[in-house]
Amino acid sequence: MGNRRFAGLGAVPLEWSTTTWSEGALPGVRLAYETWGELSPDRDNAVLVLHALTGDSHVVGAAGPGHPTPGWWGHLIGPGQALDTDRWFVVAPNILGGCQGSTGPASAAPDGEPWGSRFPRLTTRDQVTAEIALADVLGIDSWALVLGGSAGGMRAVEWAVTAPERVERLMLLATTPAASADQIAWCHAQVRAITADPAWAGGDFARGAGDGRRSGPVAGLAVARQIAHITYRSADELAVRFGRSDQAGEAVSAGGRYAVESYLDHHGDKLVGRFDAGSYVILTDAMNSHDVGRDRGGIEAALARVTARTVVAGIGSDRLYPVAQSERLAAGITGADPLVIIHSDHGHDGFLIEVDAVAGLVAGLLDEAPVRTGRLP
Ligand SMILES: CC(=O)SCCNC(=O)CCNC(=O)[C@H](O)C(C)(C)COP(=O)(O)OP(=O)(O)OC[C@H]1O[C@@H](n2cnc3c(N)ncnc32)[C@H](O)[C@@H]1OP(=O)(O)O
Ligand SMILES: N[C@@H](CCO)C(=O)O
Repeated sequence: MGNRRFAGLGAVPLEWSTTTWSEGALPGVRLAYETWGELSPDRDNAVLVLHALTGDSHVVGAAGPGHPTPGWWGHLIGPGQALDTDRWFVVAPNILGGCQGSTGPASAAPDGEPWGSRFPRLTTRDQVTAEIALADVLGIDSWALVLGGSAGGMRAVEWAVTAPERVERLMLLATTPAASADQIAWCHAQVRAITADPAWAGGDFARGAGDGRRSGPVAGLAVARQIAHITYRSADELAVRFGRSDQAGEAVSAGGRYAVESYLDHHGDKLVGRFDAGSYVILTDAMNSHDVGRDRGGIEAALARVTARTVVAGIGSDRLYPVAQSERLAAGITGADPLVIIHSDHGHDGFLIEVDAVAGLVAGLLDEAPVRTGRLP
């Protein structure tokens, strides 16, 4: 089991936003993070794991206090595992804007009330700015490896572009150099589902017990998750698993649900039990902001800054983050191996489900010397 801690980072400067209390910065920022293993005396064995949209700092381990759900990357971390804790010090922060310990819309603003609608817009770069501040607090000048999938991969590539000298190796899974119109469109429908729920109350809904779970626009959040979950899985998988079957114990002809409808209802209902709708909106907007090339002369110019030895992997059946986006990352990063395609029936969520494939890539990358390539900016 890892150790969950909190780091107070003070005010974090933001790209686009101002707040009532501190112009251009978010005050009183705290990041929750979990660690495994020990930082070596020369501080050269640190690995940063970055979670996706609704993930958290609990990469591996059982559910328990502070961790309502078990780890989302199974056996990736531990003695003898790909991220071998006898050798590596692994750090996993909860994302800025999230709701699993880090500062987000459900957190208290300086006046003691929840931020709610006053929480500022964030960009992927703001989230990485906070993670850089966390690395400074931990005394980690350079990561042996930074890895993440989906929104975690967005932050990972942003890290490697923003602070190339601090990223020796990089792994990008099922992600993109910039959110596409298609991805923004899917996110838009999800956000509209939440904000159209009358219980949204402009983002200032009453939050239960400080964390907002199962309070506020739960119907809208559940629909948002259902829309998202369809994009996370492949049409072929849904056809094979559910086909046109009725849900067990229900008959469609008598007003019951198809099995696939029941499956989506289940995933929507599960998310509202563990996630704040305000965080969902803020994090989705941050994903939409993602463009490593913004104000850097475009995507290729930005990727040319990366000096890390890099592995990029896409999921063949991913309809949300098509492999062409991964191909562009691999082509643009000087130190990248040829693109890896992970074969999975599961679509985008394959980066979570195909843990053995991910573990193999991680072990291989860590075995390689972190030869620096390309140019420092
Ligand atoms: C990197 C990150 O941090 S991302 C965070 C990842 N975690 C999450 O997203 C949590 C939500 N879970 C998921 O999205 C997925 O379950 C994954 C990706 C984690 C795992 O996928 P899989 O193992 O393929 O699970 P799958 O999608 O089949 O869902 C299984 C669930 O659906 C339920 N289910 C399956 N069929 C049906 C049905 N016909 N009707 C109702 N429920 C159903 C199962 O009972 C099971 O429920 P449980 O999760 O409460 O035990
Ligand atoms: N199931 C993942 C997919 C997003 O990439 C999540 O909820 O974070």
